[in-house]
Amino acid sequence: MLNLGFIRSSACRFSPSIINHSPSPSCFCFSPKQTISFAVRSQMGSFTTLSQSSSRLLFRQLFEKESSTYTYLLADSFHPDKPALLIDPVDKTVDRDLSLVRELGLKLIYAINTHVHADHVTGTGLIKGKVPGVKSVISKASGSRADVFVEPGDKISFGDLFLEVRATPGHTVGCVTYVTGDGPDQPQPRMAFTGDTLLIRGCGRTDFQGGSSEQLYKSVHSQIFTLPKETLLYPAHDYKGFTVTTVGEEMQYNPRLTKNEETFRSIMQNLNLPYPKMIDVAVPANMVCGLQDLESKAN
Ligand SMILES: N[C@@H](CCC(=O)N[C@@H](CSS)C(=O)NCC(=O)O)C(=O)O
Repeated sequence: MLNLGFIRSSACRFSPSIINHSPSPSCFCFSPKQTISFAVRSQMGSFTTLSQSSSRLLFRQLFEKESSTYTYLLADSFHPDKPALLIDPVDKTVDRDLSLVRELGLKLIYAINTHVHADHVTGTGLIKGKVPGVKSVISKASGSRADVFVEPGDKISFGDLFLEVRATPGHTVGCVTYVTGDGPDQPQPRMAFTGDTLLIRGCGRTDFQGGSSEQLYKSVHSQIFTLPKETLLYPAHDYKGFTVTTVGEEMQYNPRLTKNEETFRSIMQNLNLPYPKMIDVAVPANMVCGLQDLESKAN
C-alpha cells in the first residue's frame, strides 16, 4: 500500500509521502543502498560517471505549445510500484500525459504545481478526476485549493526519491521551486524545477498576482544560485526553443539576474509585456485546482 498522506518529521518511512518540515538527518529513512557507478562516454567524448540513483529516476520533459509550458514527469523506476508525479500539467495535454504514464507502467501519485499559473489552466483537477488516488499539491503560500499544501523545507517522496521544496516568491507570492534530493541515493547532478521564477536566460514577470522584483531577485540568488553550479534547471516555460540550463550557465549569462538589484528592478519595470491572454480565466480556475468550470457545470 502506498501511503499518500502527510508524514511528520518524526516518522520514518519507505513509501511515497510528503514530509512536512525537514526531518533531522538521523530520521531520514531512505533504504540504504550501495550506489553502483559505471562510466559512459558522453557526447563531448569525455567519460561521465552515472550512478545507479541517476538511472533510478525516469524523467520526461513534455511541452504544451499554445502556452509554451513544460510539464515534467518523474518516477522512481526501480521501485516495484514505479510511483510517479507530474509537475505543472496543463489541462489541454492531460490525456497525452496520462497515456504516457500508462504506457510506461507508472503509478501517478501526485499532480504538483509550482504556482498559480496565469496563462493556462492547470491539469491537476482533471487528472484527479481521471486517476483516482492522485493528490494535487501546491504551496500553502499560494492560497489556492489542493489536497496537499507544501512549505519550504518539505520533502515530497516518490518511492526512494524525493523533491525538496524551496520558496521562490517574486513572480507570484506562492511560487516554489522543487529540487531533487541531496544524497547518495538521489540523482546527480541535482535538478530544479523553477516554475516561472527562473526562465532560461530570463525570469518570470513580476507585474501582477502579488509579484515583486525585489523578492524574485532575492529568491533566485538565495534559493537557486546557491545550488551546485552543475544543477540542471528546468523552467515552466520557454519561448525560444530552449529546454534546460544550469545554475552555472545562468549565473554567467542570464541577462537580468547577473545585474545588480537596482538594474534588475529597472529591467523588470520596463518589460512592457501584454497581460497573458488567458489570465482572467486561468487565475480563478487555478485557485480551485483547475476545476472551476467543472464545478460551475455541476451546480
Ligand atoms: N504571451 C503569453 C504570456 C507570456 C508571459 O507573460 N509569460 C510569463 C510567464 S506565464 S504568466 C512571464 O513571466 N514571462 C516573462 C518574460 O520575460 O517573457 C500569453 O499570452 O499567454
